[in-house]
Amino acid sequence: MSEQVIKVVGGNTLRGEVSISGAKNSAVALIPATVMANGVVTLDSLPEISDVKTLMSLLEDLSIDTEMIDECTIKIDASHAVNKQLPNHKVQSLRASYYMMGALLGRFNYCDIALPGGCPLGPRPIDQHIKGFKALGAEVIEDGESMKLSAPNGLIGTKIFLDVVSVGATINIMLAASRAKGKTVIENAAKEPEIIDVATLLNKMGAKVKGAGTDTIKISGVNDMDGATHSVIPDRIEAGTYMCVAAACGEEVRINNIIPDHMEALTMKLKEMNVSVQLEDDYAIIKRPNQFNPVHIKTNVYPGFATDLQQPITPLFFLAEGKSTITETIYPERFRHVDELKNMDADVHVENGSATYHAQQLKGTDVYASDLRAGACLMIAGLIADGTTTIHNVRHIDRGYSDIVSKLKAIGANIWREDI
Ligand SMILES: CC(=O)N[C@H]1[C@@H](OP(=O)(O)OP(=O)(O)OC[C@H]2O[C@@H](n3ccc(=O)[nH]c3=O)[C@H](O)[C@@H]2O)O[C@H](CO)[C@@H](O)[C@@H]1O
Ligand SMILES: C=C(OP(=O)(O)O)C(=O)O
Repeated sequence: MSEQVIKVVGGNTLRGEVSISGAKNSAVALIPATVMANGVVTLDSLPEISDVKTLMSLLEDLSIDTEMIDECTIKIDASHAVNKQLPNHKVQSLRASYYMMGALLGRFNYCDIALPGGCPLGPRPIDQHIKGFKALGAEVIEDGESMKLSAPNGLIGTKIFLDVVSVGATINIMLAASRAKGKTVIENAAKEPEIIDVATLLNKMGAKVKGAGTDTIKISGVNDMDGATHSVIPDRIEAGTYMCVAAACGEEVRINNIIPDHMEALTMKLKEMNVSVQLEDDYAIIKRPNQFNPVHIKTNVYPGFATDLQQPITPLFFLAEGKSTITETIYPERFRHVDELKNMDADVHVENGSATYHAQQLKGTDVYASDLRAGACLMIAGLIADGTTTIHNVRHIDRGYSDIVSKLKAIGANIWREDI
């Protein structure tokens, strides 16, 4: 059976413009949120990624009407939605299928669904989601592979203090609580921009959510929700990935459709590395420096340095004389890309959730993407390596990057897809 790979020949200097798509981690929550609307929800600026396609297909499994207006705009009408058990293979092919739990529980007071998949980053429990659903009055039956959530008398608003700051748990509880009786308060909520985006759509649909983007979110439940129109915010992780690409090999690359405030933690680290970063209203211009400084980074919850950029920034460390380090505080095992980088001759040492890097000329070879951002890291490594890098398992990359090969080609990268 043939396999599609991405091949990249290193050494080109990149120049030109890249436009950032809508945020994966917003889109994958906004689509499940539409399940709760009795009316047409139009979402535009959606990224063209396989996670979005899978979620659209899950909506169709619930007899929800969907209509593609163009590649990035979809009309969804869940007025006649039918609650069913969703196909396991689809649910397990992405992380964000867990948002069907909050949405179906909110709409139907019942959900029977497999546990989610997503990037293998080490343990990814969903105990805080379950704690939230139980606090809202749902009975939860788990068998290790799937979950049955039911609240025959409806959900009741309450106060929930998250033990761990979790993006998924915050959004899932927000979804379910939008349809609960009375008021829910989520304390120690995550503050990522995608949470604000989801709250904005919920409010347009008639919900009453306040405080998204702070660590206390208050939700007054409503009986019914209506249609709405919403544009997905730009993807700060895709933007960050192209900022790393441009820092590695950009003579001058302009990155359009960004929200500069979302890029602060990365921008500060790139500047520390001596990369030229000019942030304007909704774009950035990045230039590679003649000499990179080494840097020390710790991933953290927003507004800290995003774990999803830990892998994409890594190739820059091979260009900096001296020792760079990165410590993962969110997913201490998120280092599966390192063995692949070692196959490219990288000088790396990983211990106790931290990796240490030294300057090294990378060499192109066959490498395997273990997850989405590992794929982005290997692609950037390929852009600065000697010779050709062949990246396998591109399905991971296609889960989250719209048109990445065309976007890189347009700024001068020697990169293409090939069936082998
Ligand atoms: C679809 C989506 O939006 N994915 C993002 C989301 O994943 P996801 O929502 O899965 O990540 P969380 O924010 O929930 O996880 C943060 C930390 O909390 C822990 N945890 C989480 C939930 C829980 O019930 N119990 C628990 O212990 C996790 O193991 C992890 O250590 O946020 C991550 C952290 O920014 C990003 O890497 C992912 O890209
Ligand atoms: C970890 C990620 O995605 P997911 O949570 O969807 O697996 C990511 O986007 O880097």
